[in-house]
Amino acid sequence: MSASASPPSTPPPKRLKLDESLPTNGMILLESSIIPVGTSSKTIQFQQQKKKKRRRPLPEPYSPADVLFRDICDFLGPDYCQVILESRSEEEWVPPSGLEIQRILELRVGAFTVSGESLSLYEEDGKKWAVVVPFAHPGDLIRARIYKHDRFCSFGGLVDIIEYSEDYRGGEGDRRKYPENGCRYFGECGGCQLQPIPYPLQLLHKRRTVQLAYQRFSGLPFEQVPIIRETIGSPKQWGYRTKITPHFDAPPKSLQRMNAPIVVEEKRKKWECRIGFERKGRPGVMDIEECPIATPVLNEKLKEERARIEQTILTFKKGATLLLRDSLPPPSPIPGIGNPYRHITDEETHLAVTNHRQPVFERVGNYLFSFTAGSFFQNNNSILVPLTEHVQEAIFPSSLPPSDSPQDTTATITDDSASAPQPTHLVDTYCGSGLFGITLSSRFEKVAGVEINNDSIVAARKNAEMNGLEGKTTWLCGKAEDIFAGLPQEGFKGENSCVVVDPPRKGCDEPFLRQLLAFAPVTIVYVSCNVHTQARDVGWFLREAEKGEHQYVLESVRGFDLFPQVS
Ligand SMILES: C[S@@+](CC[C@H](N)C(=O)[O-])C[C@H]1O[C@@H](n2cnc3c(N)ncnc32)[C@H](O)[C@@H]1O
Repeated sequence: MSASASPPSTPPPKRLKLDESLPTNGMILLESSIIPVGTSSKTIQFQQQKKKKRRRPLPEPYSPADVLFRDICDFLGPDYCQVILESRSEEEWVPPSGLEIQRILELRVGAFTVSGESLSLYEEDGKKWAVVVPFAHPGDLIRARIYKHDRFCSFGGLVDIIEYSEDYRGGEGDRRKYPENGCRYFGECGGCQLQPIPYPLQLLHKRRTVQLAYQRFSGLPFEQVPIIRETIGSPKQWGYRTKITPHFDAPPKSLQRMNAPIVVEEKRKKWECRIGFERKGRPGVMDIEECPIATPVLNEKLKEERARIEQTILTFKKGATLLLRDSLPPPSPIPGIGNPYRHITDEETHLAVTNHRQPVFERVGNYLFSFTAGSFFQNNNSILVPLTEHVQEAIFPSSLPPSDSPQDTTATITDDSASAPQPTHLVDTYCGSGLFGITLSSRFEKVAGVEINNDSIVAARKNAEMNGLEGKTTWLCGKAEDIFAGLPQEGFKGENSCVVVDPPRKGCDEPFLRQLLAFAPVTIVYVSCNVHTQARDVGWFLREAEKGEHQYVLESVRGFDLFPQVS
């Protein structure tokens, strides 16, 4: 399949107006409407209406389903898929006859998807089809039960693994047999699909994800994308997650009406109160007593919360989600203006906070942060110092060669002119409670942060005060898209500024990217928890910049593994 011949591959995203920049990625996704020759116009109309009803929704661009579709096309062969898609025969929706629902079949796994599922090839009368099965790896011989069909693929549940591929697991065999190496819920819980894979291979998998994202979604020519650097591993690979949100369903109405305790006990036996996470491939909550990627204090608190909910479950009319957040104890006195935080010891006790409005305290290097438990903060504290140091290094490269020692992805884009000066001002867009603005502040004369959530802005201001930075920082509540107009009055100009961009998963809006272009900062560091939308935005930005007076180069791209065991 050649990339050059293809029109935009998927319908334009509703929110973004970046349609002209959607990469072609060498794939054509067509919705088919075949009209048989010789039918009357009335019949045609009727059939078109019928057809419309049968149309299957295409995945939202850059969504996990879109990424999976691209994985499947790569696996079956892009040319093979393109021929079928161009034929408008809708063959891509018709599974081979041998793949009936509920059929159990034996498969040799051929590939691994970005989202951590196995792909096996099923061939029948020259037709190629993919079978997607979780919890298995390339080289494994598996048995799977088919439960659903989709475009070019069917989904199956794993029945068992007949032969394990030692290669993919780095010679560690079936790690599920050794619970001390992982989680007792693996194989059922919807999280942590990567855990049977040794950590160095997980990092390779994540690096490949970044490579594929830039190939598929940036629309940039090969030579404009630097070699994707090694993914930086998390110092903690278990017990790192500082926030978990287990949930539970409400009891059936018949039980809610019960108020005689003995009868309730009788009835309750028929209904189990489950508190936990989603099951893989099946509806309903899975009961989880502990989550080994969560910090120890959260697992302790989970026991207490479980007991509390089990006692009171009949009072719940609706299901609910619990919040458990790891925190340092509130310092006494709370640091502030005239009394800034000074980091003294790494010996820290932790506690768990469950109230959304309660303040949480977290330390990143020598800085202390506080924010309400329900608001955004990165979920893996152990990697935040390496991540923020990397962002600093990307803005002020040292003379040392870049270290390739041991996922958020950071992409550094710099003004291509040789005379570009070192920035003295930092604009932290999508700043949350000020993580980048505060941890990088020592290298700048002035820092401005902007954020849409007022709670986070209040927290960012307090955090600046706690760390003695109130004099050099400005925190603005508003849309990142509106920030640049107000900056020149504060002394922020493109030629003295660096911009950190850290948007939510959906990426940046076009108005934001246009203002960023017009502001023309010396350096941009784009941190993202969704490399697919990051690649799209970076590609769009570089192409647009080429048309103007400020040319930019994409200097480096690298992943940080914020979620070990998770794909
Ligand atoms: C991935 S978080 C990053 C937060 C912060 N940089 C950090 O690392 O803690 C994205 C943040 O963008 C904010 N946000 C979402 N849409 C926004 C918009 N249009 N303008 C400004 N901020 C926005 C969210 O409230 C959230 O705090």
